[in-house]
Amino acid sequence: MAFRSIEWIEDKGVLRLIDQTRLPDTLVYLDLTDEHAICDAIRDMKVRGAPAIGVAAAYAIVAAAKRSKAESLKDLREDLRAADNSLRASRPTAVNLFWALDRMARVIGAATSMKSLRTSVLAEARAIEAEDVAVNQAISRYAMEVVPQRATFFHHCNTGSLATVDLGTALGVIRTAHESGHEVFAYLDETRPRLQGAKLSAWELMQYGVPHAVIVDGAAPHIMRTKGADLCVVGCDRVAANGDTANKIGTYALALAAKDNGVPFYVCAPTSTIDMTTQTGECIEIETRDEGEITHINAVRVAAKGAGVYNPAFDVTPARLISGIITEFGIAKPPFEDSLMRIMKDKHDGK
Ligand SMILES: CSC[C@H]1O[C@H](OP(=O)(O)O)[C@H](O)[C@@H]1O
Repeated sequence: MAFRSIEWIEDKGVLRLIDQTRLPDTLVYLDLTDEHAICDAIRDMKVRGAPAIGVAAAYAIVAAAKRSKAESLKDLREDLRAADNSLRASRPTAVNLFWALDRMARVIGAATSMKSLRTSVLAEARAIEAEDVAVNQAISRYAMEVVPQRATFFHHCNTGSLATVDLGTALGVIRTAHESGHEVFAYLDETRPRLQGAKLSAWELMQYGVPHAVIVDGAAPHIMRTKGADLCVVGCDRVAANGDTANKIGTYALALAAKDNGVPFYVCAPTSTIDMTTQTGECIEIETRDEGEITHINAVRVAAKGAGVYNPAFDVTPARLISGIITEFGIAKPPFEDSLMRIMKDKHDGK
């Protein structure tokens, strides 16, 4: 079943999103017409996944421009600056959110009239959306260089069509390998506490008919050692200039297991997720989320009432544990300071 996690419907001025908090039981679409509702959907993870968050934020600016009652370019810009500020405060770790909003801000600043501003923000959002589709396809193409004919993967969280606009990053690689004739099996970390693996990645792979097994996060090292694996593929929320990578909590543990078992560990990273202004992973802000995500599952308490809780939503995998960073411009290999610089230069030079 084909589906799009995000769709802008211009004639209605609506951003149509799959409400990911309702999956896998029900496929519910939300039609959002204002930036506040889109901001809330990002914060509440109704739309989630670094690339998807960036695209949603871009269309939130389009929605704000469409709704604004401003009567001057100056006032319209003020309205959009307020929307920008709210969106930037929605979630701190995924750099795609800020990358997309920076692109929208440049377009807003360059506009010479209210009409041209509204036209250009829509064009820029559509460009960001189209770029995500093309980037995901390129990542999958390059990834096939490191995927054997018979491939057992380990995967963490959700990085598929739900986390992006179309194919996905790491889960897109697994899907592409399957659909291009590789013999694929994927172990999917359930990914506590939000269970993106059990709820979303399993749902996606069932749509595509990819053989898989959902596993407890803590079981990955044991299964890797006893059953074997060919590679780990994960997504990312921010890649620092030295290759340290922030991703969903539990990624670091999977990388440690991969290193201990001699399994290649690949990060699938659109260059929009590479942040060359952040030197190392130590500088990446890690989002902490509500304790209820840990104490309850589907609104049922599972932790002792009154227990202390700490809920970091991401962790940083040191570059030394990463075999390669698969981008739309090729696979960066260690030392990442040099290879990422080359890839970002290729992007800048339009290669
Ligand atoms: C395509 S990579 C998406 C990336 O975002 C996820 O985080 P969240 O579910 O909190 O938005 C996770 O870290 C994925 O790897």
